[in-house]
Amino acid sequence: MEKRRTWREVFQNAWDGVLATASTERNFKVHLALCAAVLLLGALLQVSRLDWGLLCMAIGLVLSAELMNTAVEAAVNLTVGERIHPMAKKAKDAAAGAVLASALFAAVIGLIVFIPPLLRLAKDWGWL
Ligand SMILES: Nc1ncnc2c1ncn2[C@@H]1O[C@H](COP(=O)(O)OP(=O)(O)OP(=O)(O)O)[C@@H](O)[C@H]1O
Repeated sequence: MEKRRTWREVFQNAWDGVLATASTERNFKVHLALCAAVLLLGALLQVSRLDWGLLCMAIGLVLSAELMNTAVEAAVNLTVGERIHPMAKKAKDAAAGAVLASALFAAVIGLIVFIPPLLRLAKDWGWL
């Protein structure tokens, strides 16, 4: 019978997945950089606890979608190899669509959270 993994091994495998994706997937690196910028801006503008919650949800959603997209790509490539197949296209396009949907959601959250304090700042500095 297969040996049950320890919690440590479970987390280690999951972390390996994050690291492998971060080192190979350009889109994931871009999203990580954007997430860091969002966290920095949130700290600089001292957004509310509720806004932090929204930002964390958006970040979690985008990074999760990127990781799932990478998993789907790897699984499809493993299955079809070099062959072109309409179901491979469907799976990869749907996974890419999930990333797009999450990124659009995150962009809307970013606008809702950051526009009011940025407008206030612009008024305070006499730019508006
Ligand atoms: N085996 C295949 N059969 C049919 N269409 C495919 C196949 N592999 C990829 N495609 C099409 O090409 C697109 C790009 O696939 P690819 O594997 O290059 O991912 P990618 O866009 O490079 O992903 P990422 O940039 O996130 O690594 C897919 O969304 C799909 O439309």
